[in-house]
Amino acid sequence: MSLSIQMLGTGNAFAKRYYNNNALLDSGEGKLLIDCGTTASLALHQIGVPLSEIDAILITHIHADHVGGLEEFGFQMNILHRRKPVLYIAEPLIHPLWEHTLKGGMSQQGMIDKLEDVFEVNVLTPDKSATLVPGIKVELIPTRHIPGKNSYSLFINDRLFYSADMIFAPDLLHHLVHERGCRGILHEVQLQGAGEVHTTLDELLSLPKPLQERIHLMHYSDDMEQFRGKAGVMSFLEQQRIYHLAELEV
Ligand SMILES: Nc1ccn([C@@H]2O[C@@H]3COP(=O)(O)O[C@H]3[C@H]2O)c(=O)n1
Ligand SMILES: [Zn+2]
Ligand SMILES: [Zn+2]
Repeated sequence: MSLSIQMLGTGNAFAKRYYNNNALLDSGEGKLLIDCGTTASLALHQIGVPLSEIDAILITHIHADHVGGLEEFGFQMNILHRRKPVLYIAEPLIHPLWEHTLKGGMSQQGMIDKLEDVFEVNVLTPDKSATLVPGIKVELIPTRHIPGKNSYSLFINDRLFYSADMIFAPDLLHHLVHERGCRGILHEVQLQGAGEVHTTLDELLSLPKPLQERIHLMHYSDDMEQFRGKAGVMSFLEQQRIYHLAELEV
């Protein structure tokens, strides 16, 4: 069975019409959640997928729309299902995720004092691909987002690029398409204003056609509907719709 992708949400950090930009990948043999934002458990509930059916979670970077749901996920799995969720994460994110994000809510004297006490932590090495669940292979690609904060975009099954929040990186997109066989690009977009920490629609519109025709837009603001027809050949991903890999590729 081929890979399917369902965005739990397609909104940016401030969106109210759209849930957090988190994705559920299903290979038919396993389910991988890419990022677990504040709205992830509600979105999973709405699409009828229990947390216990998620085989692993992968984190791209530390912002609430990408990790804000981990406390609930961790507690539910440990308390209700008596097991630790599998968490894939780059080494530089472990300390800030625990010390600056989760420790306040999750620590418990004598019981929980580190990330490994509530998650089955698997460390990923950037630029080296690994099979995270059967049928889903991921390579972390470091990309720039916020100065001083590590962030990792993803190259999935050697064919699909999934951007973390990132500033425009045209050379990387060229390289992936022309030298690594990338056939589809799920890219975050900032529809208005200067792209200080994100990639703007105007920047993506400056790319040559072979790249634009592979791009599907996500992580957008509540006014997305006003931009339909203004994104050239690029399409907007719809939250909760199930896409089969072939629909996203050129
Ligand atoms: N230097 C910054 C830092 C943050 N932000 C906004 O806060 C959001 C955090 O989640 P995000 O999805 O990365 O989007 C960020 C910006 O909207 C921003 O616009 N500029
Ligand atoms: Zn974000
Ligand atoms: Zn971010």
